[in-house]
Amino acid sequence: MKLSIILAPYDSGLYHAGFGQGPDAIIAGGLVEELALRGHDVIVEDIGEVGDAQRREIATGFAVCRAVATKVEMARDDERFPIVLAGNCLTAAGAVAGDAADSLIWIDQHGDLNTPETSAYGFLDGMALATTLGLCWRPMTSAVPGFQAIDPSRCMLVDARDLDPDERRLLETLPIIRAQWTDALDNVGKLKAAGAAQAHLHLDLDVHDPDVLQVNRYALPGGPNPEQLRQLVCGLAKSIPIVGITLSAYDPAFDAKGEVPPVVGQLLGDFLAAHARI
Ligand SMILES: NC(=[NH2+])NCCC[C@H](N)C(=O)O
Repeated sequence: MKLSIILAPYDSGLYHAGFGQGPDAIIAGGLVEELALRGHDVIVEDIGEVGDAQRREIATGFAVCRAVATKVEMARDDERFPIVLAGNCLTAAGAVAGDAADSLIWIDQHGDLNTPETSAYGFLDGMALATTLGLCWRPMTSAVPGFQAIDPSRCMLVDARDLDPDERRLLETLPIIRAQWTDALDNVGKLKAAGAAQAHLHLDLDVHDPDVLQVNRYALPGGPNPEQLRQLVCGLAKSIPIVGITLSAYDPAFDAKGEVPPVVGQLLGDFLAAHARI
């Protein structure tokens, strides 16, 4: 398969800091070699330094979304499957815009459903899903090429076990499909019933059980181990057409033994093999 790996190595407006070191660490860990060995034709591109000179988080976060949307659309024009390796989860809003997904599978330890009104610290990644669903930051997303908010009834939120009180309240008012990693596959039918035809898969790597694989500073116990997550994403790939994927939130500072990159290589390799079969 022709693949385009798009690197968006940012952490809250900072290039190559914190989570922003994850994409390079995954590449250094051999992702391209792994996928090439499996017969894929892979190109890798870094979106480079975008945003304003003062590196303000909000301006830069949405500049990253715009750059990623453009690169993903170019990949699609070139018939390459887009894989976005992001630092920030907000970047998914750009990837969704670029791959023209009509639905979203969001696998994450968190809900990312805060808005500027409810967020405790103004942390943009904690608003990433709310942004992608069009619940906030609309003046910013309207400038992202191709952005169309995903209807909440076409969104499945998987394994969000760390929710803030306002996120829980919001979830009660929205038709978002809630699932655990154990029953996510059983819920794909609900997405399709809501009209989902081509889904974007967002994978915040901190969904992993931190007792087995710690990927960043967030470490609420629970969640799948790498093998369980691998089986889930392969199952999803066979259940619904997936038009693009984002992986985010890997901070190599929490992975002294370098365990995450090979897990990602295996996961993506097997996901693509399953994807090719539908
Ligand atoms: N994508 C993430 N890292 N999300 C963490 C969010 C933490 C917290 N709920 C917040 O909104 O600030």
